[in-house]
Amino acid sequence: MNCNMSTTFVHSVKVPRIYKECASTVKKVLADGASFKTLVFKQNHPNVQGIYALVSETLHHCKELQSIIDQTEILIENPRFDPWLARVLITELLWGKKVLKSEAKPILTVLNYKEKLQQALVQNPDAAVDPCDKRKVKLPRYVRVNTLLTSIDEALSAFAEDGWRLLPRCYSYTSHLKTISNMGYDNFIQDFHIPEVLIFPPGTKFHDHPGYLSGKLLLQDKASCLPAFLLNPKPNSEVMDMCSAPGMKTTHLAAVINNEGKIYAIEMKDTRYRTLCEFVTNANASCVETIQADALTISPEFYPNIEYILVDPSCSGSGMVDRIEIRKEDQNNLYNRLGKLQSLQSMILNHALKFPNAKRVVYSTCSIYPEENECVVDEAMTKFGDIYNLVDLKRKLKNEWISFGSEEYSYYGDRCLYARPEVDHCSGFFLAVFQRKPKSSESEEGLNAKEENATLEQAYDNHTKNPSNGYHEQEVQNIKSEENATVVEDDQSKKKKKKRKIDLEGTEDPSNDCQPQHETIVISEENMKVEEVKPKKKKKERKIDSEMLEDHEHQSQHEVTVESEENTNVEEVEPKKKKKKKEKHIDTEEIQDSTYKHRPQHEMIIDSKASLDEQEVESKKKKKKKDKTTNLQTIENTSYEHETIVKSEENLQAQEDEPKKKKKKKKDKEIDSEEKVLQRDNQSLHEIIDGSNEAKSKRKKHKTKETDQTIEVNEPFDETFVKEKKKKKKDKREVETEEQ
Ligand SMILES: C[S@@+](CC[C@H](N)C(=O)[O-])C[C@H]1O[C@@H](n2cnc3c(N)ncnc32)[C@H](O)[C@@H]1O
Repeated sequence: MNCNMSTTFVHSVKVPRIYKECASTVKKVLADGASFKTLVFKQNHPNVQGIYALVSETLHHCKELQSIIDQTEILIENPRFDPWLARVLITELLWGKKVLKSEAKPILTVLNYKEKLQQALVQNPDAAVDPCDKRKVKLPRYVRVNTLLTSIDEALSAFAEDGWRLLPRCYSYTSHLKTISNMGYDNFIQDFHIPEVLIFPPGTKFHDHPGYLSGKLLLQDKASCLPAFLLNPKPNSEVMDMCSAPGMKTTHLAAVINNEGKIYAIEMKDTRYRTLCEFVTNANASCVETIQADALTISPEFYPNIEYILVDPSCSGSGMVDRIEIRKEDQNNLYNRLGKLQSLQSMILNHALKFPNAKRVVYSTCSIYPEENECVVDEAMTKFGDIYNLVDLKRKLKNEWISFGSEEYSYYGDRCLYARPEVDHCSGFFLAVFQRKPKSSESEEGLNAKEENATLEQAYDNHTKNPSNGYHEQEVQNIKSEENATVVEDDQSKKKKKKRKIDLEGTEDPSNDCQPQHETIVISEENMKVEEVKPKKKKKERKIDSEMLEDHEHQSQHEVTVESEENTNVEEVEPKKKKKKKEKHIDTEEIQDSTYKHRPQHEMIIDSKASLDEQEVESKKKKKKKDKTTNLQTIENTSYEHETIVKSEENLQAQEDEPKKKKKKKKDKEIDSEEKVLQRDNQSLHEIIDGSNEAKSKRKKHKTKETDQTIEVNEPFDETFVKEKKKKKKDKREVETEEQ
């Protein structure tokens, strides 16, 4: 039966203008070969972004559309139906908003074919997911509102004015994720955790947007906004960003402290340093002082007032979407490269943890490899676990996060956060927060540290507050769990929260998953459009910059960026710079030695170590030794640059340990190394470094095997011992959790 025979059409109803414009653009692009971008931006339509999104979706599904149209015979049975409009409407129904709201004839025609179209889509071979494409997750477009140049409310209103529809905020992270995966082409939403981050449909272009050109809007992936959000420095404090170019996170930190205080932004590389300076200026981050230097040469004692430090070093970039598939020929090198990167990452993180007044240190990478993440954190905690706690981010985020690190690679793995593209709809990312421990006595410093714990807790509460939307369910939960909180909060803020709770109970409908439509949409008359500010630089130059600045090493949508990240990493470990680097590392050794000697806290830690259970210390040291062995193996295969690093590590160790223990350790290390080399000879390197699940599980097995063997070699392996060890580990974790 002809599907459209059963319906009486109302001929007077017009097709919405947006669909007509999209159809005309699609026709010009596909039939006449016109430039899609030029056409869209020439259009004098208030929702040019909406048109852009729907047209790109239609073009993207061009091949599937043709076979669906052929299969359903929609155009044969409706010969007067404009084929271009049909394509646009089918796209909207199958991949876009998934609804068509109008009584216009073409729309009713498509709706009549809905079932057939959906069936054809399922059967369509072109629509099947290419397994090789699974990592090419289509991420939404993230925009950070630069609150140093505009306000969140202003930005929301400006987008509403442009025809964007702000979706209501969700009550849980999971419903937020569901919402963003189903966003229509003209929808946007505020991020669940970070209110200054706005989320738009994938592919939304902002490069010509006046807000972007004026620096009010920055194209920064959510993952890359997590470090500043979780470091959460206080206004009027001193902050150091140790690896800062191009400055995405530096400028975000400046926005968090509202330009009140001081941020030292360190960058080693010349060209990247220049980009950093330019970016900081354009973003109006006036509290930032840029320093071109190797972070390892910055003496902690010269910066006694630094309280917050961000360590976001060069990494493999394996978390970046489109970049995760490693070319076969690169895989052999990856393992070596990871080893080198891990050494550098560890050195920078360990250096940061030596700053005498650092209260909170965030370590982050855009890598998904535990070698660059949990392993680095584990090593740092082995050295600095007496001064710092590793913040349990699951608890900090009140369970409103999904992926965490693995205990397989680190004693502290599950306290670290992972962002995973396929889960969190943002770039792959890793983050750990080190928080200086409160002193056992109620000294002033101890109180400060407690206050800091409270601040982080409070920060989360503040951030989950939507300035325009009121508070969502999460906050109500926070308030409810307030009595159980282990942190110190002043009475005043508690009272404030309670008042909010009363307000909320009176106004919200908890049965709704999402809140009612945002008010700022309604107040669009206020005409708070983002100012059309002339770009400071020529557009062409801007575009080149944008490739680099678009969250650079973390945002992967541009091939150029991807390449530059790889080059960066390669460059950093290139043998031709060995000589220079060797000198640098010798310097570093000196710095490390001296800072160790001169830091009073460290002496206190050594004292306090005495109170640790002897077995605990023993097992901790064995673990440390195991990790060091892994490092050593990697380094052995590479340049002498890394031999220097190892030497420097060993020097440090020598200062910390008694010579007797050192001797024993060295011997054990040798045995371990031999064991591992033998194992690795039998296992393909490809398997160890492959990001695939299969390889991961192999790697896991491999690790477990190593652990078992280590026990066999170094300790009498009996069950009681293992049980006791596990119990101790559990007890220690409980004590640490309480401390936090
Ligand atoms: C991952 S990128 C940082 C991205 C930056 N945080 C942002 O959000 O825009 C790492 C940067 O650290 C720099 N870097 C690497 N090692 C360094 C060191 N030892 N001292 C200073 N900068 C370093 C690299 O040149 C690179 O620009």
